This record gives sequence, structure tokens and C-alpha cells, in this order.
Amino acid sequence: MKRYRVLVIGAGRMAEAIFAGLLRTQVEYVEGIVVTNRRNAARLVEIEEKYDVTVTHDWREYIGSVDVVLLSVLPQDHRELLTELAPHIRGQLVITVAAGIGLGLLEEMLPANTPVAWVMPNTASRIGESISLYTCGQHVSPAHRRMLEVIVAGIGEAVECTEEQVHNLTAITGSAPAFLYLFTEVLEEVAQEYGVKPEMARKLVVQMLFGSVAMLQQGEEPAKLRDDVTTPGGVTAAGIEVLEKRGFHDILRQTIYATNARAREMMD
Ligand SMILES: NC(=O)C1=CN([C@@H]2O[C@H](COP(=O)(O)OP(=O)(O)OC[C@H]3O[C@@H](n4cnc5c(N)ncnc54)[C@H](OP(=O)(O)O)[C@@H]3O)[C@@H](O)[C@H]2O)C=CC1
Ligand SMILES: O=C(O)[C@@H]1CCC=N1
Repeated sequence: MKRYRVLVIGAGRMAEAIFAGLLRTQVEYVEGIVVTNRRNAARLVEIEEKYDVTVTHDWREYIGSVDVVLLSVLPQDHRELLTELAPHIRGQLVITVAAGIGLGLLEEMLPANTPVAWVMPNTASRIGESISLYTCGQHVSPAHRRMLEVIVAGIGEAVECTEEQVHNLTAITGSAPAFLYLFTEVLEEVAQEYGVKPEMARKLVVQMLFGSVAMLQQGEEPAKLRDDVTTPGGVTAAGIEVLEKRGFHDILRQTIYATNARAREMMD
């Protein structure tokens, strides 16, 4: 079985979620992981103590011997990094997880024929429950695709999309966990205003979310599930009326559009 050597450039939250996932679920496919960042030395020490990876301040020592280079740096740090990387790329699969980056910039800035891919994960990668989107550049062979699949399978489920779909779904799978956590925070806050203790508020809200998601996972329709809760002439209808009057649909749509628009601006 082919085992891959992976260089992870960037040692932040998403990088950790990804290499931790690979170490947890894909060890049989991974020969070694090297992690680097820009300047936070303490972070590399922390990672080295916690995980079975090699850390380095100089990725140049390793780049010639890896199969995959995974970029987990901010979108705005890509141009500079790609300029530094380009002379060292000789057929390695280069993957970015950055919002808004797309394949074009990678193909344009890296040597001709470099296989590139764009993955949009979310933070549930940390527990192997991401739903990741991915799209492949024009020079990705079946062998590169297998490498990519090892990476995305290490962090949860994954769906191959067009590049345009990854752009448009970034808000919905990448950022929406933050919207859901904000919703959670408000419910907990109000429960506490009613005198419920924080731990109790947490337990109530989390189990409510868990049960609701479990019903969705069984394939039930959200509109039908909503209707089941909304007893005719009952109390939920009063709440839904406020959401509708205050433009909940529109707020959420605008939230998604603004997130995606910001992602597309990242590389302008
Ligand atoms: N957080 C999320 O939910 C998601 C994030 N993403 C994408 O993941 C990427 C990383 O995000 P996140 O982990 O949240 O960000 P963090 O700020 O946590 O991490 C960024 C990392 O990049 C490193 N870095 C920056 N420039 C360089 C460089 N030139 N060479 C080496 N390392 C460098 C930083 O190192 P140092 O600290 O030393 O400066 C840091 O380790 C972003 O592009 C984001 O769009 C995608 C989907 C979801
Ligand atoms: O907020 C961000 O920029 C990243 C990308 C998608 C989710 N988090």
C-alpha cells in the first residue's frame, strides 16, 4: 500500500484539525507528517509534544521529499507563500484549504503541470466530522486523487464539487458552524436570563440541537419537522411569526452572500 509524506504549511487551528485527523484515522496511509509555521515557535513545540509529527522552521529541508504539500495559511498569505514555494515544487500535490483561493491562483503561481486541489473543510475536522468540499486542478492524476481522498477522509466526509460550487458553498459548510454556535449562544444566554444555571443551559440546548440533527440525519424533511413542532394555534407559531416578521430568511441569505462575497474578495 502506498504511504504518503505530507508537509503541512501553517500550524493553526485548521492545520491541527487536519493532521490530527490523519494521525487518528489514516496512519496506514501516512509515512510522515512535517508541520511548519511562519514564526510562532512555541506553537511548534506544543504540536511536537502532542503529536507524532516532525516540526520544522524551514520547510525547504523537507519539500523535496514529500508527496503532498498542504497549505493551511490565511488566504491573504498565499501569494507570498506560493512565490516562495514555486521553485521547490516538482510534481508534489499542492492542496490549499483557504477560503476564496480557488485553483486558478495555485495553477498560475506554481510551475506548469503542478497538480493542485482546493479543499474547504470545517472545524468539525477536529473530531473527524467535517463535511469537506473539494475540487481538483487540471493536472491531478488518479494517483493524486487517491492522496487527496486519504487527506479528506481523515477529517470526516467529503464531496467533490466544481470550483464554483466550492466558492458558493464556503459559507454553508465552512462558516455556518459559526452561525449555528451563535444561535446556540443566544439560546443559552436567554435560558440563563430565566435563572437556569450555565451548565444546565448548555445541556438543554446541546441535547435539543443533537436530537434535532439526529432527526434530520434520519432523512426527515426540515419543513415537515418544523411543522411537527408548530402545533396549530400553539406557542411555536408565535415565535416563528417573529422570525418571519423580522426577516429571518433574508437575514440568513444576506449572511451567506456576505460570507461568500468576502471569501471571493480575499484574493483581489
Ligand atoms: N477555521 C476554520 O473554520 C476554517 C479555516 N479554513 C481556512 O484555513 C486556513 C487557516 O485558517 P486557521 O487555521 O483558522 O488560521 P490560523 O490563524 O489559526 O493559522 C494560520 C497559520 O498560518 C501560518 N502561516 C502564515 N503564513 C505562513 C507562511 N508564510 N509560512 C508558514 N506558515 C504560515 C501561521 O503561522 P504563525 O502563527 O507562525 O504566523 C499560522 O500557523 C485559512 O485559509 C482559512 O480560510 C477553511 C475552512 C474552515
Ligand atoms: O472565517 C474564515 O475565514 C474561515 C473560512 C471558512 C471558515 N472559516
